[in-house]
Amino acid sequence: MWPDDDDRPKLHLVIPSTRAHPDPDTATDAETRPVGPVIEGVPVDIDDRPAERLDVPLTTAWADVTSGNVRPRTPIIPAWLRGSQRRQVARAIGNLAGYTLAFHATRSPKYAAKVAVYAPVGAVRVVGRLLHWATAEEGNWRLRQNAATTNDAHTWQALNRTRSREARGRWWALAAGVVAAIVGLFVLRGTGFVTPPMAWAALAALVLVLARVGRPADRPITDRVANGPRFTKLTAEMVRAAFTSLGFSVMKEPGSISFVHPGIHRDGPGWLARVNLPAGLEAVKVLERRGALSSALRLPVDQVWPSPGPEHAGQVDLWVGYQPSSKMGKPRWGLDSPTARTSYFELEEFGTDERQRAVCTQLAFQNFLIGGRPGSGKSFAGRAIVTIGMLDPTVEIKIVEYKGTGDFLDLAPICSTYACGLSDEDFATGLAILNWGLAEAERRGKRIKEAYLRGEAPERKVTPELARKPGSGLHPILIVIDEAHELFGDSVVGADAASAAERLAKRGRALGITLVIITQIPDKDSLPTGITRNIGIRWCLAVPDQVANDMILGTGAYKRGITGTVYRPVVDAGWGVLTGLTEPTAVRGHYPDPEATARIVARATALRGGLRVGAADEQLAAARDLLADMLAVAGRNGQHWAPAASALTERWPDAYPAMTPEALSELARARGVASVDVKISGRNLKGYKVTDVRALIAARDAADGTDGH
Ligand SMILES: Nc1ncnc2c1ncn2[C@@H]1O[C@H](COP(=O)(O)OP(=O)(O)OP(=O)(O)O)[C@@H](O)[C@H]1O
Repeated sequence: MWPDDDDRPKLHLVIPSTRAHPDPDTATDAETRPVGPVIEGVPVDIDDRPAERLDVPLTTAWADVTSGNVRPRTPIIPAWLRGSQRRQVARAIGNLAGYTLAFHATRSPKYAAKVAVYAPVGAVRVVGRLLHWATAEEGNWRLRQNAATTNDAHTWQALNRTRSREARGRWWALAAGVVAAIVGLFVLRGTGFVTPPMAWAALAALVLVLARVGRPADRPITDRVANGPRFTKLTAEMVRAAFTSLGFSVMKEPGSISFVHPGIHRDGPGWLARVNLPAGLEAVKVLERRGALSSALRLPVDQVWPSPGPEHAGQVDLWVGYQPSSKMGKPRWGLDSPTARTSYFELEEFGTDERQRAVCTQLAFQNFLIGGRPGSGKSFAGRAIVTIGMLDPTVEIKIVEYKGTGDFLDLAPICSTYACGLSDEDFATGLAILNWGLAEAERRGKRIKEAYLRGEAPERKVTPELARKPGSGLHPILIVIDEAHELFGDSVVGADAASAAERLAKRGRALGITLVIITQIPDKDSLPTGITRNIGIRWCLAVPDQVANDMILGTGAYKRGITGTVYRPVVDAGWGVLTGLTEPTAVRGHYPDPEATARIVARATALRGGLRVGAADEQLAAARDLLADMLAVAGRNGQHWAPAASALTERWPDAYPAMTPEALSELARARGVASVDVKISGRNLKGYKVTDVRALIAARDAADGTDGH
């Protein structure tokens, strides 16, 4: 998996640290900092200014009117009717009109031929319809038919008399109309009021109307000017019909839903309808029926995007694109440009929302959790995040992936550590990376303290200046664990890896260490809640149910309508709902094609001068022998667990970054050391006896065929 085995950083399994780490901070959510907003992309429609429109206050109180505070108002004259935009619009309209004229003029012979064929058909149809009308056949046809089938001759005759009376009137009206038309024509001709061009024009119009009537329904006379996609206009009737067809008993009547100001309006490349559901009906119930909505609107599913409304749990934002997202074309990614360079501390784009607006985040002070069912696009979502780190040449990257197929293999040359597979060694590597991260956090804590005293870290956090400063030892670090459930679920190192990940997620943030955890099976063993609690940005791709959704996004997310269950596996690959930004957002990560990916990786490699940031000065923990170390920190007799644990951390902080008495006794027990009462300096407490440890080392060495140290 590693391109050049000699280059591979040497990782050793370090003795795991504690599971039960008594830290008072653990109970709180460490990340509450919102990251930057969803950035608006280029406006698609020059008249389309959604942000401004949404700023229009929904209600106006008397105090607002009298206070003199001028709130944002919708402009009286639309933007496109003002200044240079007006000229632009006029030019665009003139251009379109000229093109349309030329288009139809060249096809006019074809249109004339079609009219010549369809007009006589139309004439026959018109005459036929008039005669049919005059007979009044349709008036009481059903009743007469009923009388005929029931052999009720009397009723039939009565009905037929009514019909013929009606028909007689109609025949007279028809005859009078025909006579009036003929007389009118002669009169107009006699008075000379109608000039020959007018007469020809009227005749032409008549022929066109007859041709329109005579043409088959599916054969328009003129060709379509634009072959581009037809845009769907969302109307209130469509929305009401769609919502009432969902089958909720409280939402049967069209009037049961109401539209929030400013009604259905353009929003990006589509329409937005903010709808209040009937009282008591939760938005999530509607969101779950995205397929039914698509069916009712007669639009593809990926054109219909319901999301929870911002005001209350009974509000739905229904956004309907002009086109399905699959047809909108791939959005351009700024990071795929020959000059792209990112900053760990700045907002950078990694995906787009359904309206193709850029979604940005910064890596600094953040941790990421990406979850979803197999094939939902997790690894590519993770790659989009990693790309931000790749293009900042100060960021050290460590990746370990447990799918074993090398989803990140092409990034190996820029990683200080890369491992891929499911062997014991790969699991040990995962744990070693996390423990290294913890040890690094310890070291960084001290460095930050010194920088603070020098006035270089006013908030006791890594700053961009410190991160860039050579020799500061504070360059940013990005640690990615793909298919992390394999690591956390491993019977040997799993629990320790989970505990280390939890502590790293909590401590690393302020110290320039960002953790990206990508996982598939979210249950409490494969994704301990201690980890999720400490991760601010959570991206839930397609998941099967509420339980999986809430494991990733937090309890209650599903009920608030924030759910990845609306995405279909495979079809909606890459789509997910993301929390931790200013508001929950549907996001699809950028998905560059292989050529673009190769370009980005090449650029990242060039920016780094072909070097792996951090690989040279990395000091991973040396493999240690716990039993030997326990002897080293013991007294003549033995040692109590508490002083032994702190002595281990003090003497070998990299190997035992935060050892606790409980963790040490557990680890020692796993190696056969009994926890017994030990008397030291007159105190009788639980600990281990030197004789026991020596016996175990001797037995082990004998079994290995070695003669000890
Ligand atoms: N952003 C995206 N846009 C379009 N298609 C995508 C996107 N992300 C992923 N896909 C498609 O989904 C497929 C699966 O993606 P990926 O390997 O990331 O999924 P995964 O969830 O990691 O799957 P697994 O659990 O099997 O590893 C990709 O091969 C690709 O075809």
